[in-house]
Amino acid sequence: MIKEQISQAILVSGESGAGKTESTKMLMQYLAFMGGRNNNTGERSVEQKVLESNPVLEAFGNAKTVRNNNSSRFGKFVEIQFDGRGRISGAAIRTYLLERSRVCQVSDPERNYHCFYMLCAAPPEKDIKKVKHV
Ligand SMILES: Nc1ncnc2c1ncn2[C@@H]1O[C@H](COP(=O)(O)OP(=O)(O)OP(=O)(O)O)[C@@H](O)[C@H]1O
Repeated sequence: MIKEQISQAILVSGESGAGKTESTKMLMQYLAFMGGRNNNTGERSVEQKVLESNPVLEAFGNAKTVRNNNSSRFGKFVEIQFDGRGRISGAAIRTYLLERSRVCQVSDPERNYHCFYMLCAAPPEKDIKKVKHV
């Protein structure tokens, strides 16, 4: 990228359960490691924020299917911007084509999106307050 001075793209494709999501996480970890900078300000870096977005996106867009217990039901375009020295300077994540029908209709043994089960399993508000005070 630095040598050619042009943007590069990596397309991760395969059938459901092939390992696209896990491979993409590894790719992002590698890019964050290579393009990360020392951050002594205590603020979260761009690369940290990108990596930390995965569990949030997966909660709303992943569900258990017959092929994969954590199947991504949406597409994701991750853009990572680098400065002239090859350091990560910004990032943008675009999602598209979420399988919206799953919200209303799920056939057994598949499940709805993880976020609904997380909400049901969440402790009552009074217990959350207790945890905060510890
Ligand atoms: N590198 C890996 N190491 C260990 N386990 C892996 C790896 N890649 C994939 N797996 C296993 O395979 C499962 C499916 O992988 P993943 O969710 O990445 O598939 P996918 O291609 O993104 O599927 P989908 O299209 O349904 O979202 C994971 O939950 C994990 O158990």
